[in-house]
Amino acid sequence: MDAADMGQDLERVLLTEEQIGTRLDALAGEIDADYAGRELLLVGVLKGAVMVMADLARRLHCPVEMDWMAVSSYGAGTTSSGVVRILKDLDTDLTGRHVLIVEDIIDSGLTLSWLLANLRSRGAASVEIATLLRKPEAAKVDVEVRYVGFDIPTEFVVGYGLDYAEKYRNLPFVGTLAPHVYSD
Ligand SMILES: O=P(O)(O)OC[C@H]1O[C@H](OP(=O)(O)OP(=O)(O)O)[C@H](O)[C@@H]1O
Ligand code: HPA
Ligand SMILES: [Mg+2]
Repeated sequence: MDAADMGQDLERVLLTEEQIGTRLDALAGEIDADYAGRELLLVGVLKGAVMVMADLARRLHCPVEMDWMAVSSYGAGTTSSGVVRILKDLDTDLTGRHVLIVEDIIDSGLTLSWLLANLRSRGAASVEIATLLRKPEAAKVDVEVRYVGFDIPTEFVVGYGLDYAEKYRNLPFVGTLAPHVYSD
């Protein structure tokens, strides 16, 4: 697929590259202030969080380490089962660490609520969440989130790490897909 095809697949841009960057500047400022004097372990959730992890981490001035987890919650279906499997665990021992989970999106909340409980059981000094996007009206469980980039409507979004059938992750903005993409 080339850039022109990709353009035809999009319905509208929800958040521009500039809006995302401005919001990440603000979130990084809050995180720097909140974690002043402490060392932070950023935990990115593969694959969706790759872009936000890279762009948020580069805006932080406090000392950080970065680690990654891969989990599977959607199985073969399109809705989250709530049953989460670890596909790749952390390399880091969390004992005594200040952990910030970095996510692209909280939709039903099932992935994050499971992950939060899992990481909190590992003896960390603190575990908080930063997510670029949240869909408040899609929540099936309440998840306590410290840093939220944008609350968005209950629509399927792609770009900036988020995929539809593994495509569109490389778009620098967040947008919605045209209906023909789903029906093709
Ligand atoms: O709040 P929820 O309804 O649980 O959905 C959010 C999760 O789903 C997506 O990941 P996905 O499992 O599709 O994998 P990916 O990051 O590799 O795209 C997204 O990146 C979040 O991790
Ligand atoms: O809106 C979404 N887009 C892409 N991936 C997702 N995973 C949960 N919600 C979404
Ligand atoms: Mg994900």
